[in-house]
Amino acid sequence: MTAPPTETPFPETEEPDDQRTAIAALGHELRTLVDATVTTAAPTEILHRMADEVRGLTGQLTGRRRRRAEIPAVDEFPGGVRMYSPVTGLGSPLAPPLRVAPDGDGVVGHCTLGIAHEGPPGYVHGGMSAMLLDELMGWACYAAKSPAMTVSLGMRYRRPVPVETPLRVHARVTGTEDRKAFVTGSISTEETPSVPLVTADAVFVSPGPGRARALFPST
Ligand SMILES: CCCCC/C=C\C/C=C\C/C=C\C/C=C\CCCC(=O)SCCNC(=O)CCNC(=O)[C@H](O)C(C)(C)COP(=O)(O)OP(=O)(O)OC[C@H]1O[C@@H](n2cnc3c(N)ncnc32)[C@H](O)[C@@H]1OP(=O)(O)O
Repeated sequence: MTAPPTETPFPETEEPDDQRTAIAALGHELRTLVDATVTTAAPTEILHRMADEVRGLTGQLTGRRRRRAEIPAVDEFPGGVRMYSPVTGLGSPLAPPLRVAPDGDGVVGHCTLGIAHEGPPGYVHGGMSAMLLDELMGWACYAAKSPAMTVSLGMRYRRPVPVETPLRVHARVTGTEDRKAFVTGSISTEETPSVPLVTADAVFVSPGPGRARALFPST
């Protein structure tokens, strides 16, 4: 379903798997850097030197910049690998990243959030919990064969979600009505999966074909 982009962002001789491995390696190092950045007590001069060095590194990421709405050649859309997703992307410094797998009639995600994703001290930012659940509920729709977009998302924060703690996210489609899917989700710790810390209810809608073409011209 994904049409190949007209220009590839890497040389034709490189296989996507090699490119994905390199993207994931850089993503991992960047996430480690982000964690070190938000937890360091390094003195001012080290921070200034780091800023200079990082600026120099950024200058090495040359070449054509991906256009808005262009699907990376290393990705499979919808529903497959998305290397730069802010939630699942192994190449994203923003992503935990969440690892997604089928689970009975739904989907399960595993991740550990760091201090970069903190809201209250020691606990996960509520917006991050919403992002994890929104993404996983999207995957639940895809797994139920109706790729769709969120049109409403209701969150209930029952207990704070600890950072630096393995988490389990779950989502499943509870019903459908034409292009609408009704989805529920929850976050718990891996240690105590029976105690939901956050629960969510959402409505997803599959765009009609004309709308989908207009929204995602690269597919
Ligand atoms: C090839 C296309 C596939 C597209 C799928 C896209 C991504 C999924 C891909 C892979 C899945 C894998 C991983 C998950 C990835 C991401 C998950 C994160 C999800 C997001 O982060 S996503 C971003 C935030 N999301 C938006 O940016 C949506 C903005 N939105 C719109 O772009 C339009 O809304 C649209 C296009 C969705 C539908 O537009 P449309 O024109 O096709 O449909 P229309 O408006 O006619 O609504 C149809 C029926 O839904 C009812 N309805 C509408 N709104 C409602 C509401 N709030 N509550 C209850 N019912 C509602 C209507 O009342 C009507 O119902 P009825 O027919 O009964 O009257």
